[in-house]
Amino acid sequence: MNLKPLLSENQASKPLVIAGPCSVETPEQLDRTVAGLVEAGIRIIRGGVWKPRTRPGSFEGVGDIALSWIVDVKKRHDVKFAVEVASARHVEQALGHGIDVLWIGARSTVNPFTVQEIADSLKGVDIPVLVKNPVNADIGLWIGALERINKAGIERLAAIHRGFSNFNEKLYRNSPMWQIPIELKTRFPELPIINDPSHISGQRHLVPGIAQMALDLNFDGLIIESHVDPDAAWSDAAQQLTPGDLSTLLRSLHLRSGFSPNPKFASQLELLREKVDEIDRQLLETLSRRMHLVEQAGEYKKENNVAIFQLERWREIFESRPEWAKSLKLNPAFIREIFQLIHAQSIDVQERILGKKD
Ligand SMILES: C=C(O[C@@H]1C=C(C(=O)O)C=C[C@H]1O)C(=O)O
Repeated sequence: MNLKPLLSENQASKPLVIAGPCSVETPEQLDRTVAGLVEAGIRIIRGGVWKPRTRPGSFEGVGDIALSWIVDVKKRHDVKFAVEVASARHVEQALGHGIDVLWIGARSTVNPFTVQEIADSLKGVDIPVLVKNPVNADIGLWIGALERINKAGIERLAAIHRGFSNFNEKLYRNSPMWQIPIELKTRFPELPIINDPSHISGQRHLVPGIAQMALDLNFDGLIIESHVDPDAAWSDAAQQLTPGDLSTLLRSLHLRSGFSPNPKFASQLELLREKVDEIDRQLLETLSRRMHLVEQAGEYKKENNVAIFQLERWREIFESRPEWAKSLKLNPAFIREIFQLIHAQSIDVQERILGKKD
C-alpha cells in the first residue's frame, strides 16, 4: 500500500484521539458535546449521521440534516469532523459539507461491492479515510477493503479496530481478538491502527481497560464515543462517556513508546531475548521428540490395523495437561488450546503413515 501520514504534523498527536457522539441527534446535543470535548483537549470529533443498525426500527441517524449542524459546530469550535460513509451518495454529501475525515463501518467493510462503490466515489479526492475491521474475524476482508480504498488514490489511510462479533462472547460487545490487529500491523507496519474501545466494550466501565491495552500494544490512536448526556443517547447509550469522564480517562492512561532512550534497557531486553531464544529451541526439540514417538505409535497402529484416534487416551491428555499446567502457574485454557493443536498435528502425521502404501 502507498501510505502518507494520516494528518499533518500539527494536527497529529500520539496517541491520536478522536471522540464524539455515536449519533448526531440535535444541534444542541452536538454543540454541548463538542464544547465539552474541546475542553477535554479533543480536536477531531466523530459523529454518526447515517447509522447502520442491525434491526429495523432502531434509530438510523438523523441523516443529511445533521451535516449543516456539523458545518456550524466546526466553525464555532474550530474542530475537524469525522463521519461514517456507506455509499457514494454519503461520500458526496460529506465532501460537499466540508467533512474532514471519513470512516467505513464494520458492516460495509464486509461487502466488497460497497467498499468498491465508496472507493470509486473517492477517486481524485485527498481526505483521510479510516477503515473499521469487518464484523467477522476475517483479516483478508479488512486488508481487501484497505487496498480498494488505497487503490482509489487515498494515501492518508488508517485502520480502526472495533472488535469482532462473536456468538459466545460474554464480557464484551465485540471480542477484541488482539491477534488480528497485531497481524495487520505486522503485515503493514506503516498503517496506523486506531482502537475503538467503545464498540469493543459495549459498557462504559470497560472502556478504560480496553483503551489501556491498546496503548500497551502501541496502537496509534483511540476513537471513543462521548455524549453530553450518555444515558439519554438515542443510540449506544450504555457505552458512551461524558466529555468530563473522557477527560479523566485520558489523563489516567499510561502512554507507552516503542522504545526506551535508556541504553541499559536495550541490553537488558537483549539478554532476556537470548534466553527466550534458547528456551524456544528446547521447546521445538521437545516437540520434535514427541512427534517422533507419535510416528512410532502410527507405525505400530498400521501393523496392527488400529484406528488413529484414541478417544480414551486423548481424553486423559486433554484433562491432565491443563491440571499439570496449573501447578506450573500456566493458564489451563492456553494449554488446552496448545494440546488441541498438537493432537491435530499428531492425527495428520499418523494419517500420512496409515495412508502410505507399502
Ligand atoms: C499418539 C497417539 O495417537 C493419537 C494422538 C495422541 C497424541 O497426540 O497424544 C493421542 C491419542 C490419539 O488420538 C496415541 O494413540 O497414543
